[in-house]
Amino acid sequence: MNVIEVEGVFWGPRGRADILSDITFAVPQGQIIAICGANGAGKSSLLRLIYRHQAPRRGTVRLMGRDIWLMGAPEAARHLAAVLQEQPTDFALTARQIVALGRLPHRKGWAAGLSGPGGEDATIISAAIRRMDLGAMADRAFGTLSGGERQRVMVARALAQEPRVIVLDEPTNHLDIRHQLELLALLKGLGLTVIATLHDLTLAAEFAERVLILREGRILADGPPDTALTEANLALAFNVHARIDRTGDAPRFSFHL
Ligand SMILES: Nc1ncnc2c1ncn2[C@@H]1O[C@H](COP(=O)(O)OP(=O)(O)OP(=O)(O)O)[C@@H](O)[C@H]1O
Repeated sequence: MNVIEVEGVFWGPRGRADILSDITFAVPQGQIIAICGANGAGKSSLLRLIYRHQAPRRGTVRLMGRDIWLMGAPEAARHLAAVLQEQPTDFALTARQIVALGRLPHRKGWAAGLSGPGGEDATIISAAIRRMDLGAMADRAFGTLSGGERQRVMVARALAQEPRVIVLDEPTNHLDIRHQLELLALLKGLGLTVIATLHDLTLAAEFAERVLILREGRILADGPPDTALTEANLALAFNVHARIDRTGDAPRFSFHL
């Protein structure tokens, strides 16, 4: 079954030309997909359509087979969690309270507030905190955490949401190499559908089963890393000369102008 279907989608800001054009792809349950492309290619815009933040100008985005705009935000959030680059502004909340926000879509009454998540919720929240190795800082104010620690809190919040799909915008930003590898390994091991934008092509090649390359708001390539991440596609997508050394275990990318 496809958990996400993006069909014939166009999007642009109000009163402006299209930024995304004719985007069609479907993501089966459990697939790990990386979205790559140059700055301004439309990666974050595409993610915003998938996590129901903005509606397509034309075309449809379906989540679990249903038009995402025919379901309410809480219902969408029970299926799909997003980890974004913009982080919450409520820096006074503790890490644990931010993770607890992930339970809101599951509570009766959408605005149930922060007070006292009940037994099952507390267990899920603690598990997410443990999984992201945040135990030592769970009761600290979010604003006092480092960029990488905050990023892990945001992933823990997404896990607490118990979604089928996690959408992440540049999840490895702010993370040191070990935490990058740990996060991607963890995401792979969840058994969930994962859609992530990644600038690092080596990480994309290693992490994703499928790579979708955007160029000027259109899909330039869509396939397994070896097929999508070719020298010709990278030259087109990034406007650089690309060399790929495939003699080792993992492809090595080098670029020049
Ligand atoms: N609300 C908006 N109003 C005007 N322009 C927008 C808006 N949202 C996005 N854009 C423009 O659309 C283009 C695509 O932006 P987007 O953030 O999707 O690119 P991206 O591939 O994620 O880039 P980056 O790698 O730099 O994060 C950019 O030129 C951006 O300036």
